[in-house]
Amino acid sequence: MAALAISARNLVKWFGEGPARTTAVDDTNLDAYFGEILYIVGPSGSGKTTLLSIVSGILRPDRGHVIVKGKDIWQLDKDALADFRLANIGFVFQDYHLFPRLSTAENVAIPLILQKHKWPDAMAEAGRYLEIVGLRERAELPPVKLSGGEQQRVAIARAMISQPDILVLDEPTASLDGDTGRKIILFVRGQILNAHRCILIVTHDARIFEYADRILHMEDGKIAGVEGKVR
Ligand SMILES: Nc1ncnc2c1ncn2[C@@H]1O[C@H](COP(=O)(O)OP(=O)(O)OP(=O)(O)O)[C@@H](O)[C@H]1O
Repeated sequence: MAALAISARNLVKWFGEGPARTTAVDDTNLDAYFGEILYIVGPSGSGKTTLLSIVSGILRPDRGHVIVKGKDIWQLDKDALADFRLANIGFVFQDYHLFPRLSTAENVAIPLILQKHKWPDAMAEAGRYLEIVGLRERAELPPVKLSGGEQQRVAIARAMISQPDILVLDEPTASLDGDTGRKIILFVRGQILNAHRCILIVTHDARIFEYADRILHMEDGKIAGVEGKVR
């Protein structure tokens, strides 16, 4: 049986107050294992991004616990949580969050700079990761000169450069055409996934459902069903 990467229990998240209060995540559990690609799917507003943000240490839940690699992450103080995230969880945002004034290579190097690596070492490593995602020759360009699929690969390289065991992608194919979206997911499956990694993906995109190991279906803040088997 595969080892647990993330185990979340009884998560609750509300937004707003009084009659305007929305329950975005409603007493929800989630287990994610090393060696799998786990999708979270469901209608708009069902709580997918909220759940993803809670289990990846970005958004504090109102109730419940999230254990990542054995650590109860929401019990850590702010600095310890930031360090834990930097070392263990790579996050690829829907709109990539690349810095327009930095070169592609500098964008990829950022996590290492934050971890206080020396600039030349960080840039050399960024070159290596750009090679892995097939964009070595684009290193000097600003991200605006790259296509959507290329920017997505830069964001993946940046998320992977500190070698996190857990990679989280929010709607990675939303702004890509079908063919590019499929290529990105096949790349993640072929080059990034291994037995010691866990990959979580929130998506609406039925064109890529076939590349999941398991699919969690969310409705109204709850997991309404699970497809697939733990490897
Ligand atoms: N920052 C926020 N402030 C107020 N309400 C929020 C906030 N973030 C999410 N919500 C509400 O929480 C619910 C769940 O939102 P969430 O973004 O998690 O859903 P989703 O399934 O990811 O939706 P989508 O597929 O449209 O991105 C929705 O009703 C949403 O309006």
